[in-house]
Amino acid sequence: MIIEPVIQGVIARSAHPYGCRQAVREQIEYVRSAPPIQAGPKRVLILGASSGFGLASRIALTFGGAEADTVGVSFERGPSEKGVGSAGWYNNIFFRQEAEQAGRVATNIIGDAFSPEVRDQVIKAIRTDLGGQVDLVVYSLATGVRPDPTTGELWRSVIKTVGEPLTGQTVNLETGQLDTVTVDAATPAEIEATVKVMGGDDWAAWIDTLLQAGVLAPGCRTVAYSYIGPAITYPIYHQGTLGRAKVHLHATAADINRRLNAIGGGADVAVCKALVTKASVFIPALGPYILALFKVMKESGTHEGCIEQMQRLFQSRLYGQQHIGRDEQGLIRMDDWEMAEDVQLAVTELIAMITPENFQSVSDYAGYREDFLKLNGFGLQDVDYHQEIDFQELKVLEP
Ligand SMILES: NC(=O)c1ccc[n+]([C@@H]2O[C@H](COP(=O)([O-])OP(=O)(O)OC[C@H]3O[C@@H](n4cnc5c(N)ncnc54)[C@H](O)[C@@H]3O)[C@@H](O)[C@H]2O)c1
Repeated sequence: MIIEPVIQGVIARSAHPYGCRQAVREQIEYVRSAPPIQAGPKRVLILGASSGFGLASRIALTFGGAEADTVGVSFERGPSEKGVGSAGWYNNIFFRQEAEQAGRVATNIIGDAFSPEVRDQVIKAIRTDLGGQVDLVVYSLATGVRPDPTTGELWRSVIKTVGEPLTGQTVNLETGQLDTVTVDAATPAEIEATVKVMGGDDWAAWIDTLLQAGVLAPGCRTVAYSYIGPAITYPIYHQGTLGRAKVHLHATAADINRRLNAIGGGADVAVCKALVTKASVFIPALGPYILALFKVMKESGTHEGCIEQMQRLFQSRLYGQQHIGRDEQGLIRMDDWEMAEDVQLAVTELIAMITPENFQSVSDYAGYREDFLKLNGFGLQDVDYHQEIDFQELKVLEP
């Protein structure tokens, strides 16, 4: 079987296992050559470990100087009659193989992070595989649904505005076009559901459960990821439903801090850069901003991907420093280079020039598309995409 990219709108319907392995290896190579994380955590739990910022966190903490052992939780699909499986499934497998070769522990738990069963499995894995406690919990889930823990009913998050509808442009990766879309304003119930799914509720619940189980080491820290962005993106993000959820997440950090202070630890929110991930391509009307941002930041030499962001977070902010650098709202700003005045000025100018006819040539559409394909294991160097892949061989790979 030859595996080719299959894209539907902004969803990849196929993934290349050995391309995913190569993408994991490239990230490992990067952190090995980057300034190392000093005095980093040795035992880490990562919720949302299989792609995007969570996978990059895991790679940075294992190979970027801290030499951490990890338990990673994710929701992924293995090979079946329905298909080859998801990219995150293979990221988990090949990350574990690389970590074990380097003498590190890497346990993968595949399941719904919101469920009590997965919480139990995690506590058991921390006890058996990580010696009983963790020094850091990374909360990097991005999802559209969460079951209400009391009724079992599903909350569904929506990506909508709050107040007025918005018309903007979205990158369609299937057709290679900029589609004009109108984003509706959310109802109060939709806003509430989005806050339940993507806000801080579940982060706090996880920390409570882990504290009660006694699996958080003295001094244990936790970090969750957020996005704010510039004023031009406020209607779709910061002032929209996702922004409401992030405001809740920021407030939750203060609550968790109080609880972790009791064991000498603390909670942080790191505000990250806008990047192409499995989750972010779903955000409508953000396309022109990201296309312009990539172009400008690449030209100014300050562009970063998830792995560069996460290595810099742990190396220059969270660990090995006298003080964690936070802004006046207590947030760690990994979006500092994105938000630089000259970058934003150039981005605003470029956005004004982008049209559905010219966007491929004036913006970084090529880079955006390349990142998306790479997330799914396509377009990497040193991968033989003509090689026949034996389905049975994939089925026996253990997560
Ligand atoms: N992508 C961006 O531009 C960007 C920027 C700033 C902040 N962030 C934030 O970073 C965080 C991670 O997002 P990402 O873009 O890396 O997303 P992603 O889609 O790449 O990764 C999400 C992870 O969550 C896991 N997951 C989803 N539902 C789950 C469930 N029910 N149980 C267990 N695991 C589950 C997935 O398997 C995956 O490992 C989010 O909070 C997001 O808002 C993203």
